[in-house]
Amino acid sequence: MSEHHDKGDGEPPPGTGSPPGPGSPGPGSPPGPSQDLKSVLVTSVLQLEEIDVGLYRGKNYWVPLSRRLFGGQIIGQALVAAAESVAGHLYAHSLHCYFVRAGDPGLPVLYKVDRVRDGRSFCVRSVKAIQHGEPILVLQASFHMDQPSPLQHQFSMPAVPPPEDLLSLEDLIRLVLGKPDLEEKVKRGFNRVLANEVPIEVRPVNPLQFSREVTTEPKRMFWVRARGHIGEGNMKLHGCVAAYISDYSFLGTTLTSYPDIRVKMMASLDHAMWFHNTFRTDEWMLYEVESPWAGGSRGLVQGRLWRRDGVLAASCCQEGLIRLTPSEEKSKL
Ligand SMILES: CCC(=O)SCCNC(=O)CCNC(=O)[C@H](O)C(C)(C)COP(=O)(O)OP(=O)(O)OC[C@H]1O[C@@H](n2cnc3c(N)ncnc32)[C@H](O)[C@@H]1OP(=O)(O)O
Repeated sequence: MSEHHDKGDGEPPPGTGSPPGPGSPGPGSPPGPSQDLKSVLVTSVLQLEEIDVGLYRGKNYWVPLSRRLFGGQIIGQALVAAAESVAGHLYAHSLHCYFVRAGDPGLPVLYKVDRVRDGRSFCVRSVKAIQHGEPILVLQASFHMDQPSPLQHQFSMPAVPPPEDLLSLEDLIRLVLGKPDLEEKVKRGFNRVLANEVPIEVRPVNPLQFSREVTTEPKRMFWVRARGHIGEGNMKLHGCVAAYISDYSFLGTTLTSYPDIRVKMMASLDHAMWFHNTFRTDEWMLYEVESPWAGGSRGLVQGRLWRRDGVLAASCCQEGLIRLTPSEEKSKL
């Protein structure tokens, strides 16, 4: 069985889950009451307080088990800050960032925006996220006006079961917790995940891969959407929510082909994202993730966020630090 470790990218600890049996909760069930409420991502996480010109303060919300701030939260908030000074007809088409220090969940994050350039059809902003007087993230975002062109193509979305036929991560964890022979340590980890509700919903296409009961090539897919209502129309906001979502369960894809490793430290080093089409982050999107390479204590992941109707909404790429506990240390435990 895989080791119990905290990968810090929002995933539950690996456990001893098994596929849902007959009568399992979840698929096809009506949305819970939280689906009718406004998304906390919009009412809180991505609501920044303007404290001076080009200077904003963001609140911390969900914190992964790693106890460092979730990278997606910092990227999402930085993109909100960048977009504040951008004309309404320009939309983020790409962002590039480095995570240079771990974020402290005990402090709010300050975002300092530099207006790098304003052109006729593009403009660029640079954002520094600051805690304890030091940068924790540096981000550049570029915004572009809608410019139609006959040059247009995209890959096809993979064929997968619809989200209504799949169990949520929480349902899968509850099924695992129902097992009598579960290790105490694994149980504690799963209960901590359930107690700290992440503001997005996830339905893995292959549940066994998520619970790390099978090893597969480093590729995986899951349906994802923001919890609660956001509504149509505000693409600037949906872009920031997508930036938040894009870092969830992303780097962990580097581990799917290793049956027995123990992760000592795992953190995203950089993140890039390209926005291709309009989308709604409060509606199901398919996140298709693959890791083409790992080596030298780092791993690379690439992702595609698909709209349910098969339109490619966004592409993402990230390199992360992955330090493993040497196997001699592991065998002493
Ligand atoms: C995955 C999803 C996520 O959201 S992760 C959250 C977003 N990303 C982040 O928070 C990453 C932020 N960036 C960072 O924390 C830094 O840039 C990192 C990646 C740690 C920089 O690494 P590094 O230059 O090694 O930092 P450092 O010298 O301060 O050491 C940090 C801890 O690592 C250790 N370390 C250092 N070098 C090695 C090495 N070669 N082999 C083994 N361990 C090493 C240091 O001793 C230090 O450990 P400790 O923290 O003192 O226990």
